[in-house]
Amino acid sequence: MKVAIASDHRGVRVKGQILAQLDELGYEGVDYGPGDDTSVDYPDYAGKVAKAVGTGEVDRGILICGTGMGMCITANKFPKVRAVSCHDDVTAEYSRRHNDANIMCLSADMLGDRLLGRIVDLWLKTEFEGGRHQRRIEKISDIEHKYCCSETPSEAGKTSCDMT
Ligand SMILES: O=C(CO)[C@H](O)[C@H](O)[C@H](O)COP(=O)(O)O
Repeated sequence: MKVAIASDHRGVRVKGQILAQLDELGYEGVDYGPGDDTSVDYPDYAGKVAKAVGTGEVDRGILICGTGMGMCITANKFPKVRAVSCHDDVTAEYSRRHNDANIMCLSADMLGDRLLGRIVDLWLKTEFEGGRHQRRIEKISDIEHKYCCSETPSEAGKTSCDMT
């Protein structure tokens, strides 16, 4: 599984830790930056990972900022992205089992290293249950198509979603 990862300045250390974990667990981590903890704007980095996930370039994404919230708000503007803010075992597990989340957003400021490691592992290995949850995912897609973004990057250029 190919996993894109990015952070803002507050999440750089945690990003490095998770990249090492991905390697250890046998996932292919792709680092979308930043390279150091100089202050940056989280939408710029959320956009890179959300685009990669939405276009299918990677299978999943992980985003880290101070709280995880700004990353999550931004990522969910992109077509085909189902980003969630995870802070414990339940949110990590059920965002996969019920929501088929393809991006996990984490708080660098509030979560300890051991908890982060555990919920990343859980989120990556938990499968989507399908069934009645598939119907609900399809309803999310319907809403996306009707009110938000076009499905392909070329069409998305005509909407408010920045796919560049
Ligand atoms: O965006 C956030 C909240 O969702 C993150 O916590 C950011 O990391 C934070 O806003 C950055 O703030 P800073 O004062 O510029 O470090």
